[in-house]
Amino acid sequence: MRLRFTKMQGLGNDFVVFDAVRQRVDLDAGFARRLADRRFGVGCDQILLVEPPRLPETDFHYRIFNADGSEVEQCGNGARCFARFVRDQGLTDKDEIPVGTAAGAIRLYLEPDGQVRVDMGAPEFTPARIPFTAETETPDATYPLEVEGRTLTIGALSMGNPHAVLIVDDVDSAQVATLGPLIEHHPDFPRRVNVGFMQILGPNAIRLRVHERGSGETLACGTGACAAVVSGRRRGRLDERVRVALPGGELVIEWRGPGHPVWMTGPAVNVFEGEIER
Ligand SMILES: N[C@@H](CCC[C@H](N)C(=O)O)C(=O)O
Repeated sequence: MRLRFTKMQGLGNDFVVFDAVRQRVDLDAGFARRLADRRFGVGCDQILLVEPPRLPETDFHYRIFNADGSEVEQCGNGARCFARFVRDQGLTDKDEIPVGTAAGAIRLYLEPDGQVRVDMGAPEFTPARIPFTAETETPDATYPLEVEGRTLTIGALSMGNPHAVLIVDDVDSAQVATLGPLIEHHPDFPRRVNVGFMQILGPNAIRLRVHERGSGETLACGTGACAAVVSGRRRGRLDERVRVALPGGELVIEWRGPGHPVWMTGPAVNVFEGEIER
């Protein structure tokens, strides 16, 4: 069976996107890994499946698979690509699109300048809901984490998916390749975790690299950018509107504070269309 797909990217975080509204797509972990393989497949960080709605008051459902084949709850750059995809493929003519994910419903807005603005929902800090092993929630949502004999300070929260955020002096020399996988698989994160390394430039600007659960370091992580700004604000270091410079480009993240949704604005780009044998 031949399946049509679109290759997309948001700040270099790249996706294979399937229209599973108009074609049947049986995606299992093995096929997801083959698609994501940069030598034997198409190559991508995540695979997105666009499906008919499952939640009330949504127009679509979209599912997210990491390069290792694991299905996950949320993806920020993927959300922006999803919005561009459903418009470009003629699946909707709306500029405001409510969509369901495994983490719940989110709302996306296609802006006149081509950017996509997303209401990512409110962050979750309750340790059991991240999920993260801690006796109680701390006032600034930071925790000590023992990693190979060192005690690191991490911010822990969920943006629908789990995130740990470290503050570093210089993101270029941060130990992303070594600490990233160790924290991803730390026993205190029973469903693994995405790991952000944040350099604070000032109250309105950070630099960020993210080791993503199930995909390794990517050029950008949308939920990682939201998590970093939220954690920076909980630590009293950031203002309400922050420019986040990632290796693949820039996002603007806005968050008023606990109980409020996080807003993410950035680009979503079509790269090419293709067909692959299932
Ligand atoms: N690249 C994404 C996040 C994708 C999922 C993540 N790796 C996870 O396992 O939770 C983004 O832009 O948010």
